[in-house]
Amino acid sequence: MTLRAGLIQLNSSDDPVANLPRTQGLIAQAVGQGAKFVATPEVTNVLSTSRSHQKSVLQHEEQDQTLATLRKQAADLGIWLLIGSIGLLTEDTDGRFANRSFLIDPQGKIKARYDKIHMFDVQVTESETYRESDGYRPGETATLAETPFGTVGMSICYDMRFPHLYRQLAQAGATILTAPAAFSPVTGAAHWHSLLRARAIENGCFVIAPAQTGDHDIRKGKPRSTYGHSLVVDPWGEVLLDAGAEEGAYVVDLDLGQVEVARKRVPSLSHDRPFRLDRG
Ligand SMILES: O=C(O)CNC(=O)[C@H](CS)NC(=O)CCC(=O)C(=O)O
Repeated sequence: MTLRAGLIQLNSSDDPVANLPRTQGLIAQAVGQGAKFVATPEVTNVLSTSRSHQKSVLQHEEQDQTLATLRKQAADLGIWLLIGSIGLLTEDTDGRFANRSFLIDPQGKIKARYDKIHMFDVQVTESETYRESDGYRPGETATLAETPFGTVGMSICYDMRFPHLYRQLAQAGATILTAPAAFSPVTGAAHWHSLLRARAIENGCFVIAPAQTGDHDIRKGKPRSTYGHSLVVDPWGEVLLDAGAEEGAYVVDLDLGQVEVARKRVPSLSHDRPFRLDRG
């Protein structure tokens, strides 16, 4: 079985009202090119560097216009849609947001939701520091969802540096791993392709990683750039799609039988063994 997948590479601003029609247009383009499963990047609704701005524009899940509109679009087009993530207000007393990924079915229903587990609290260079956990409350639940084209294991961005998450997802049946991202340009150039190819190879899974790209239009807060290079990797580790730097809709055909082929050639997923740690 072949699945035509669409990846939406975005250059989101910090204005959710401006971002939404662009995103809808690119989803329609991918579907116009035959995509049956479309995936968008992390923070599809708002890419912001200001907590106070986020507080003023983010919504609770029930009120969020990006979620409601894209659910309707998925239903109208009859497609599966991974909304890489939406920044949302939560009920938390500490006021932290959720960085939440949604898998939407062709009826527009929410099939699965996943809150990013690992927070990007990292000093990337002397002048570039991220403190994701200041604004976001980390999730505590790994998430799988059944689709007609396989079992999808969900993750977001920085999660891709934690291989045991994907191991568990693959051991539990995942054949497609999603890793929507807003990667930093510095770490992206150094690590992006290697991390994603490794996750695909070691688990015998397709990896689908739609990304934010370019210099973002940030009205409130510090400027921000992201790495782009939305990627699709097959279970043997071959890069089937690298979107480069431009915003756009990209489609690629996945031969789903390749999961079984790769796992037959190198069955490492079934060779995990317990071991002790000896400090000598
Ligand atoms: O804060 C937002 O608006 C949305 N979230 C992000 O952009 C997150 C946290 S700052 N980015 C990453 O996880 C990049 C990881 C990365 O670049 C790496 O692992 O090297």
